[in-house]
Amino acid sequence: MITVEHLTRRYGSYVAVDDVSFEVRPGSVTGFLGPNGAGKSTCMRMICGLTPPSGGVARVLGGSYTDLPNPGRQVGVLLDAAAQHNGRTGREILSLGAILMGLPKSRVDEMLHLVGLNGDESKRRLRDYSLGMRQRLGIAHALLGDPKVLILDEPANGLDPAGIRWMRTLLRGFADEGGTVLLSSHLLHEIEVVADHFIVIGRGKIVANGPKSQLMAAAGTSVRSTDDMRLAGALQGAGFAVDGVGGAIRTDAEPAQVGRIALDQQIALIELKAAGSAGLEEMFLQLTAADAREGVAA
Ligand SMILES: Nc1ncnc2c1ncn2[C@@H]1O[C@H](COP(=O)(O)OP(=O)(O)OP(=O)(O)O)[C@@H](O)[C@H]1O
Repeated sequence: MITVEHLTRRYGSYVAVDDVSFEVRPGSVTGFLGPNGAGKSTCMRMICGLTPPSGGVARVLGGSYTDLPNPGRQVGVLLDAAAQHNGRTGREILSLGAILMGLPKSRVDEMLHLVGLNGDESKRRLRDYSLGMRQRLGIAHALLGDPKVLILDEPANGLDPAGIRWMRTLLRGFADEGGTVLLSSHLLHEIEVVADHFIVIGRGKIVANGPKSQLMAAAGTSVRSTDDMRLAGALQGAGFAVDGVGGAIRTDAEPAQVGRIALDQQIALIELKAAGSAGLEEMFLQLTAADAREGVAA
């Protein structure tokens, strides 16, 4: 369990994380989403005791991360895959971790095998690793102590499609066995398959927090018809919000309500479906629009 209460971080007059509160529960994969610079990494660094908060508290497994006697055995952290000594080999990095955590040497081979770094690769120095190999090593390091909680900042960064699929299976399995996973990304589609709960941050503030199913439902309905203008007007007339998405109308009405209004208006429907992840992405873009650089440019 991770609990964050009124967490705030200021840099001079700039508020990078602004009174943020949330919980990450065991048995779930929580996707921490937000555009570049929204405050995800700063939050995660505060949870792990690497950045002191200006206000508020973060607890992991009931207490402060820095008070954990052997943190690697309880919390696996991957914040920056490059934050290891470049001159050490992958095997040496894991072996040092194993010594620090009091783990048998065999655990290093187990983890290298788990993340798919073969014998040759494990003997190369970190400076010669590809980005994806660094991420795999970082994941191995996070899992080394068989922790109950995982805190991973953009772990899919640099992984190939097979690697992303492998990581999703691994994280889902970890959560299904009762583990707690906090996983950040700036891309919804990267984590929507694996996450069952989303926390969305924009400009340092939480703008959405809920189970994926609930947020999907809130993303509304997508509809195309032979007369979109008239249908949009009829939906608005009935009190529903209407928005254009990629050639289709998106509305907060249920599909059945849209169908009934179209029937009343004698408008033929070409497509009618729950807006799903495209709707969710659109919703997130709107919720974080104040922070989106493209929005600012526009
Ligand atoms: N040490 C620092 N000094 C000044 N500003 C900082 C510092 N660390 C972070 N910030 C600022 O805080 C804001 C949040 O940064 P953060 O790295 O948490 O964002 P993020 O959501 O993780 O972004 P990304 O998806 O790009 O990694 C940014 O505007 C960043 O410039």
